[in-house]
Amino acid sequence: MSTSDLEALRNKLDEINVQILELISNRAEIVEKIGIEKQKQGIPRFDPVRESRMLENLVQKNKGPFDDATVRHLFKQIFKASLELLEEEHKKHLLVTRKRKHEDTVIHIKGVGIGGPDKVLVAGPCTVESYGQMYEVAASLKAQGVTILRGGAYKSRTSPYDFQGLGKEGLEILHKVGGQFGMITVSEIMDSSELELAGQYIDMVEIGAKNMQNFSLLKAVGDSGIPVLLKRGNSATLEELLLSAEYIVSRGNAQVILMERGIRTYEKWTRNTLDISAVPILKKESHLPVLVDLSHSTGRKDIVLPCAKAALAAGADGLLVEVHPDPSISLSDGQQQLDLKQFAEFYRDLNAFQPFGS
Ligand SMILES: C=C(O[C@@H]1C=C(C(=O)O)C=C[C@H]1O)C(=O)O
Repeated sequence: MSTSDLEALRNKLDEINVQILELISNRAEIVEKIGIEKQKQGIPRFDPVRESRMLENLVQKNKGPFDDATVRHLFKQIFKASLELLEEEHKKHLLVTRKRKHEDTVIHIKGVGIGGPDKVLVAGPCTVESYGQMYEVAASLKAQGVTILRGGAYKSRTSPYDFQGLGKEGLEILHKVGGQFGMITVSEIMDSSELELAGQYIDMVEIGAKNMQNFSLLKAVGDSGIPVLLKRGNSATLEELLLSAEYIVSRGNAQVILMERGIRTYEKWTRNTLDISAVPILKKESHLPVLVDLSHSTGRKDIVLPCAKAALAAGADGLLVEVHPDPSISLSDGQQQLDLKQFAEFYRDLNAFQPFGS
């Protein structure tokens, strides 16, 4: 074969390359149209049966020189690329992603911006136990500049025999004490039936880890427009967390704050495993504020400061930490709650590391 023969063959190959590129690009445009139609009909994007049938059809028509396994492999790469296109398209449409809204969402409540330049701290006891208890905690927190007070009125307890919370009375106490100290109040709700009542007493609701995929609750909170702290489920992927947030935002409520609160792993020395990598990933993927729950993730008092520093260094917009006047007699989660002295030391050292806005 002469050099000119080789050149001619290569030119032919270049032409075929371009033809293949045009064909797979046209194919991709059809896949995108299928993807949009599937989204409208609520059909899953990935269809392994369909892909398997196409591969069988292709190998039946395979005349070589590639063997069937190679033909399957080549087309599986095309299917994989097509699916990634659909996934990217899908993400592009999610209201919670930066593909839809690049700039950070800042949620303003009573003059406090969550998700803005100032870091925020949500603090308070696991459970509202009494007016005196809440007053003592709020007084101490407010004196140190903390402005977001939390306390559980409805408790999502693993055992039905554990304290379930004061319910409406707990909301009333939180509302009263929050008002006395001019603090933003937040408390978990377990069911959409509690939402209207909560809206009368508190500034923000919390959807706990166990309810992250309680879709009827998510929809109700979406319809309500109330600011919401959405906690990651302890076995939830970050994508599932964002899709749960999408339930809320897609119903018109953009005031959603994401919370990393630890995930269930095999580790025994912490209550859950604080997934620090969740913070930069969520900040990259979504414009929503991201907070980190130091208490439910670690389940300990002695490591909240280094974990807080790690969370802030990873880009968290704020933190949650549980504080109780006397954790040894608390009705729930005593082992993880800081007492007032421990909190003061924690907050002093934390501010030395990163000044807190509230
Ligand atoms: C295009 C579709 O969606 C996906 C992409 C496919 C492809 O690239 O051929 C095939 C099946 C699905 O996984 C479809 O369902 O036809």
